[in-house]
Amino acid sequence: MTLRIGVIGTGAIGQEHVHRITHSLQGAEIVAVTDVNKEQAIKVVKKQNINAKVYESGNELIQSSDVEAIMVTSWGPTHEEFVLAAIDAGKPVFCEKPLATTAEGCKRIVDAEVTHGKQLVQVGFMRRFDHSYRQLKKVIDEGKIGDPLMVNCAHRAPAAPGFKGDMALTDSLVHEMDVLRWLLDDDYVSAQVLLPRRTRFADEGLQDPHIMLLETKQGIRISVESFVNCQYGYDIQCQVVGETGTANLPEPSSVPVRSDAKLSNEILVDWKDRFIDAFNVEFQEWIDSTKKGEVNGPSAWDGYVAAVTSDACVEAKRTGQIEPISMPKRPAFYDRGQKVKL
Ligand SMILES: NC(=O)C1=CN([C@@H]2O[C@H](COP(=O)(O)OP(=O)(O)OC[C@H]3O[C@@H](n4cnc5c(N)ncnc54)[C@H](O)[C@@H]3O)[C@@H](O)[C@H]2O)C=CC1
Ligand SMILES: O=C1[C@@H](O)[C@H](O)[C@@H](O)[C@H](O)[C@H]1O
Repeated sequence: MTLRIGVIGTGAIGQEHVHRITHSLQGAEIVAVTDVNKEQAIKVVKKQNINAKVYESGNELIQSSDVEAIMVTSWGPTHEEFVLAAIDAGKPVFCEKPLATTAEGCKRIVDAEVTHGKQLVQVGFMRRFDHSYRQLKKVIDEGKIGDPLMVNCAHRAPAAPGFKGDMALTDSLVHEMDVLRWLLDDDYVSAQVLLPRRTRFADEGLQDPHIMLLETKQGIRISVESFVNCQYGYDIQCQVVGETGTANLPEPSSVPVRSDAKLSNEILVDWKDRFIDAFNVEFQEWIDSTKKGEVNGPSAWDGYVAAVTSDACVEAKRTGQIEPISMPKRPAFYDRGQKVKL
């Protein structure tokens, strides 16, 4: 059986996902697309040579009996409406991050899904599908470094065109907010944001870099540097310090070159290349789980927790204080953990 997917939003990442589902992955086809920029949706259908109908609106696409599962890759502020409509129609929905732009919006989605009575929503936190993060998790889970005590991370990008306001926290660091609680199997209790000396390469009025400090329920202290105009490359670092050892996120593989009296390795410059395999695994697992009627990836609850955490970080940046993070108890509905394959 081939899963019939409808895509809402055929911009940058929508086109990437359409391409991978059509040309790299198994078991699904794109049968419907829509975009407020209809011309673009038509172009994507032609360029990617897919047999998909172009719909006038996301809601029309969701209602179509040709569409079995929905992929939401439109702008963040539109996600809540489409995810709620998919739940209302009883259809599985993959939503790129953020699940909604406010914690209240995410909570409305959680409430709607719980009322519906069956999990339908998966959120696009692709790092949980990255082989190197999965290897790191295995080392921690097997107790090879003892209990984790501290985590030191960096999220660096060469430049951040189009970044406004607090996007370094809400758009970029949200990946660490999700992946670190998954890695540690823990939740956050407080956040603090420190503002180092500003780089001259940041757009006017924008702070860069930031340091985000999180504390977990188990007392693990996390420090994440966000530096989105670092010039030199796209560089994701993570080191977990445990009671008996440390474990580092492996570097992406690259050929060590000895030349000109130098030993060098290339550094990637684009998140699309760094996480290309993770996106492929994420979507193959989503397709396979959806066909079994299951959700095994990041849930609506995880999307909600990320939004609560990023709200706390935005507030912590504003106040300069340590801000508490408190969440209602997770509904038992979300108890099944994510299955991790290596
Ligand atoms: N997981 C990841 O690493 C990444 C996730 N994202 C997320 O994916 C989403 C899309 O990002 P991009 O593709 O970079 O943006 P984009 O601006 O390139 O594309 C978004 C598309 O959505 C369309 N759109 C907006 N409102 C719509 C509506 N009401 N109905 C139908 N179409 C609508 C726009 O016309 C545009 O074509 C964002 O939420 C972003 O945060 C983006 C990049 C990486
Ligand atoms: O989601 C993403 C982008 O939106 C964001 O701008 C980048 O910083 C992230 O690394 C990437 O994964």
